[in-house]
Amino acid sequence: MQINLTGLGKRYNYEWIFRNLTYTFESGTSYAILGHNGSGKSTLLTIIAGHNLYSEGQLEYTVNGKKIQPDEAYRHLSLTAPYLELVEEFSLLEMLDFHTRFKPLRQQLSTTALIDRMGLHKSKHKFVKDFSSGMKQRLKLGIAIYSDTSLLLLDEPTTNLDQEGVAWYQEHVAQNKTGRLIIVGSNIQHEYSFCEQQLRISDYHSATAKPRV
Ligand SMILES: Nc1ncnc2c1ncn2[C@@H]1O[C@H](COP(=O)(O)OP(=O)(O)OP(=O)(O)O)[C@@H](O)[C@H]1O
Repeated sequence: MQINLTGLGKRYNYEWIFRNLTYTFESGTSYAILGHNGSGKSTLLTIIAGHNLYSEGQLEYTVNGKKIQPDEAYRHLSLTAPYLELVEEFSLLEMLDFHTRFKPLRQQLSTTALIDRMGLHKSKHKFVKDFSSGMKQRLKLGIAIYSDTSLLLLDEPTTNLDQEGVAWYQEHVAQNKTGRLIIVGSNIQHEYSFCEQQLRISDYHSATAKPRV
């Protein structure tokens, strides 16, 4: 998977969030999108995920050397973010059975094996609505990290996690990063310490962004 951004810009109403963003993301590398609150990290991640529209420029996805249509990109990616909801009416097992009908798990992992890896075996039949916020976050991360996707997008991945949960996140993302493209939106060091590359979104705020030639 390769993602090419060329002169990308996003505007909400009259406010430019970023402009003139030209950047290449490549498989086998992990990237951190850094910036203060409200700087545009989630906006960029949701644009890359195809959940949000950009206002100018180009965004291209290449898979195994072939360009793919933007509306095909969702097949190749998993995203976790605080604003994404789980299906609260499902039990944990039902939630995973539902998800894996659309996206299988990596390494042909079974749903039961994933539940064990998430450390949630005691809650197999518990409804998601009755999960604590930390359990919900672990579930969101488990689904994203263990989906068989080449692009993993993690927005504020350790929201609601305690110290043990943070260690769990670091261990499982490290075990599942080889060959993948990972992009983390964050301003917390322990969330992106494994990333080899950093992109500061504030470098592309319209007041500071260089005009295109
Ligand atoms: N749907 C929207 N309509 C209008 N403005 C929006 C919308 N979504 C985000 N914004 C604005 O875009 C800017 C960037 O927001 P974004 O959520 O991308 O920042 P962020 O860097 O992820 O912030 P945080 O660290 O607080 O999560 C903010 O000024 C925000 O108010």
